[in-house]
Amino acid sequence: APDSLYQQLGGQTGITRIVEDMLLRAAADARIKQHFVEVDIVRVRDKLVEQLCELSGGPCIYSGDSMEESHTGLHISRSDFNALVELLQAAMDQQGVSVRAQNQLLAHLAPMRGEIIER
Ligand code: HEM
Repeated sequence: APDSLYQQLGGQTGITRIVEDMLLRAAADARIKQHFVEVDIVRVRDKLVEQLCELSGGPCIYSGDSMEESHTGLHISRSDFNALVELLQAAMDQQGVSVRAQNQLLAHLAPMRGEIIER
């Protein structure tokens, strides 16, 4: 549907741009960049695109690890989580996504917080 969240994020192209922009911002952000130093960033990008595509109603099936598996041992704090959400919002602004659609996506991510945050 043209008004689906997936379409509002710009479909596959839009979601890919949003994820890449967010990861570039993360790699440059003093608050959280240390988390991304020794990471297969291409894999993280691909899995994240797949996950956001599926979550927003697009034609994808997430094939990555669970949020608990992929974040255990990374010691991600509440403020790390909030920092990444802020960068995701900036990336969606950059991509021209409406605040309403942004909040819809964030509402899908919020329940994952408990599996990602460690302390
Ligand atoms: C709702 C928020 C988040 C979502 C949806 C998310 C999603 C993902 C996904 C899909 C992967 C790849 C899983 C795989 O390899 O199969 C991943 C890995 C990773 N995430 Fe997140 N993530 C979130 C929050 C965060 C935060 C806040 C940080 C740190 C600031 C973070 C750091 C990482 C790192 C470092 C990896 C790679 C781990 C490895 O080396 O395998 N994530 N995340």
